[in-house]
Amino acid sequence: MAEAVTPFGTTGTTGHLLASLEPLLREWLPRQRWFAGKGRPVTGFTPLATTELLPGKGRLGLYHLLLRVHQPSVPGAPPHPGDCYQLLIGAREVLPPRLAPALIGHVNEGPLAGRTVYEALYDPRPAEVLLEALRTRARVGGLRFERDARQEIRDGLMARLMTAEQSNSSVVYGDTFILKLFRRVVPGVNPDLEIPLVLARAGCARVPAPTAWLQADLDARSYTLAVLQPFVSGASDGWELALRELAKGEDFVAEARALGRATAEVHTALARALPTVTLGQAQLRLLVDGMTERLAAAVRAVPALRPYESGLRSAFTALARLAEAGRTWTAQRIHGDLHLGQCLRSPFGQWSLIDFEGEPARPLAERRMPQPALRDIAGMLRSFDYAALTASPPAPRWAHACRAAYCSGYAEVTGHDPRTDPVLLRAFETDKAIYEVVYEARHRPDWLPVPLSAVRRLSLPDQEARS
Ligand SMILES: Nc1ncnc2c1ncn2[C@@H]1O[C@H](COP(=O)(O)OP(=O)(O)O)[C@@H](O)[C@H]1O
Ligand SMILES: O=P(O)(O)O[C@H]1O[C@H](CO)[C@@H](O[C@H]2O[C@H](CO)[C@@H](O)[C@H](O)[C@H]2O)[C@H](O)[C@H]1O
Repeated sequence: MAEAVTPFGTTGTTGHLLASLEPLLREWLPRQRWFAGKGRPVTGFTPLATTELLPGKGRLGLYHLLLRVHQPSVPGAPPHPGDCYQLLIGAREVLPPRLAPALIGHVNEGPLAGRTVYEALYDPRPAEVLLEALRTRARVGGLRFERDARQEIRDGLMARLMTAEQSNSSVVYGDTFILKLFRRVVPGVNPDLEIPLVLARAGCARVPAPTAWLQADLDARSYTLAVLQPFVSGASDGWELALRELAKGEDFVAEARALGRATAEVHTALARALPTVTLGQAQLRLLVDGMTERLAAAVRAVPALRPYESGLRSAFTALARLAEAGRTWTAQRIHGDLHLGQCLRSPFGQWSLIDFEGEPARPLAERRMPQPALRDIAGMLRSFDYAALTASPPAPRWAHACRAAYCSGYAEVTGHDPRTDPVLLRAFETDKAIYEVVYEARHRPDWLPVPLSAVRRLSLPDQEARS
């Protein structure tokens, strides 16, 4: 039987909570897929906010934590105050066996002494508390649960945590909604809320419209903590579909073309709804400098890049030369981390784009800056390459055909074929492949050969050899 809903509230116990959880969290946190500071020990925590959502003395306690996590700085990088993470901690006297994978540990002292604490999102009941709070637009401590007044949330929807490998955590309610909780949070509006809201208001149906969201107001700064949006039931993502077709020896050209069109529709809507700017020599210099610095940092982090360093840099110097010659580009708000896994196809064949957070490792201000739309296109082109290289046997021709079809689809909507801009496209593809090398070295070392193979290709000086 479901536990009774207790009104949301905060109590005096929260102040002591962290001290008793600290030893458990030190061990548990670095093991989480979404923990960005892997490879460096956790040396301590500072609580930014601790909010009791269900009382700790009840059968089920539920705490919302925003924690600054202290770690030694990355070698060579400036000192860092530590990332802030969002946690939902459940507390029970006995953890039922079905929640064993969620275990954080047993608490020996403090307000939860004798209780077992666990990752609460695994547990439908606490997840349903979040939905109820969004439905009723609850205010708890510094937490603000907001809802689009035009969208209703039915009560009684069953919650289940998504088990996919993710940078954040998502809970699906019935087959109706999906709630994404951001794990590493920074002050300011998250583009994963901002952009879908703008697109919804602009009438662009290529992105699920946010239904509700959770904000925290701390020290006069606002944080986006979670976004609820309609769940595209029965959808497959582009990555699964592409691998499925590859395994069957089928091409993916029609879908790649449709994806090109979907990307173009989103770009067109964003360029209309939000300001665009012209990137002249000074801005392009900053862009090139950023790419060059990321390359240098990547070579320090992954020495396997060193043999390709000067060839890769030539992609950036070619862009700098065009800028010096007076070439300009338009910049606009974009997706920022577009790849096949961010594209969902409904059972009716309609493509949507999701996850507008941008590359989570980049500073928020940078992720919210207008950028050439080609950056997204480069991300998708890399993704076709990824799919083809992870297939067995690798299928470079398949990737080539998809890349061409994607660009053609994009050109059908915008009138601009990305291939007519090869220098900027190569610079963005190179920047992305370097990002991927670092990403894979950190998160999935077995996958490192995939972006390294692109690095080899992109470092070649002449275009013929690269294609
Ligand atoms: N609106 C949606 N409908 C159906 N599935 C979704 C929806 N949004 C996200 N998903 C699923 O959740 C997964 C993770 O979502 P995503 O926003 O990419 O999170 P993360 O930033 O943690 O990677 C996606 O790969 C997709 O399978
Ligand atoms: O899922 P996120 O939005 O957090 O993105 C991160 O993880 C992605 C992998 O899950 C990573 O994408 C890379 O691998 C994909 C295949 O798994 C491939 O389709 C992409 O092209 C490739 O970049 C993404 O870079 C990273 O930010």
